[in-house]
Amino acid sequence: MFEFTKYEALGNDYIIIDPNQYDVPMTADIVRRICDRHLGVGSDGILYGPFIEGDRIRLRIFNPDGSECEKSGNGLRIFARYVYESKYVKSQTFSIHTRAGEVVANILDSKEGLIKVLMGSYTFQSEQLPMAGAPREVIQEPLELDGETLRVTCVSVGNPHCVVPLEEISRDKAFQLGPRLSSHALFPQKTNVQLMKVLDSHNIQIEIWERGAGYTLASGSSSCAAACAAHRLGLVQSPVTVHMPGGRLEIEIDRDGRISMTGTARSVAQGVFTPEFKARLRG
Ligand SMILES: N[C@H](CCC[C@H](N)C(=O)O)C(=O)O
Repeated sequence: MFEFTKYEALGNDYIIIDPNQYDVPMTADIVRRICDRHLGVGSDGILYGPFIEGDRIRLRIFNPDGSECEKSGNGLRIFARYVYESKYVKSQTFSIHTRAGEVVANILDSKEGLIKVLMGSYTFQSEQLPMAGAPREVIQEPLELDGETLRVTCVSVGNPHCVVPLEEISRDKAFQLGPRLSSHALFPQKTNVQLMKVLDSHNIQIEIWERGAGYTLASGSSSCAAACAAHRLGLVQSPVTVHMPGGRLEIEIDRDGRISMTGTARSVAQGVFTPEFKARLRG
């Protein structure tokens, strides 16, 4: 019997702790210890589930800093694969309940780990992110950052995102702007950040700074958010391929304003914690 499973989706790695296999109270401190890349197993977050509630499957998602978030695109593809392969569901299409509501996962190719997730709707309304100030849609709004004025488009896809369209983007630029934007006073619950370069009418490239995680090689909800922002700004048409350092995702935005995301998720390890580490988890 395994106590944790590790997967990665385009280099965005998650550890699944399945409470039906190994139950441990998921405190912020325990999350931080497991996710620590030097002192723990190491990951960009924890997927804690499935919680089986009647015919509902519920998932809780944690960032490596111990905070709990509403949604994770890569996390949902990973979790969908786990739930399907662990035989919690029989159908290749099933719902998963997150803090941001219900999403529908569709296992397109179980061997290749290709999964599509209907991620739900999106909004640019400031109060939905949330974002300080009068209720408004945040579209190319000027934002002062240490004397520099950036134009930002902010979108919630269940979790908050701040998209910064730029001519040129880089990892260095993400390290430079990401932490300051992520914890900017405008965002009372902080935000995920994407630096976005539009390549053509169906392709964008992003660099990511995740709330509660920092720099990551890929992010599914970030891909959805950046595609929605580029779409709203009239820079792209659906479908949009989002290019990230860790790989690509296909995002579709339908006429009713619903997003779907298609991409892979791959397993890495199944493991048990040593008694010594478990003692440290229990503090
Ligand atoms: N890696 C995730 C994002 C996790 C979201 C989290 N960083 C937050 O909203 O706090 C993804 O693929 O969507």
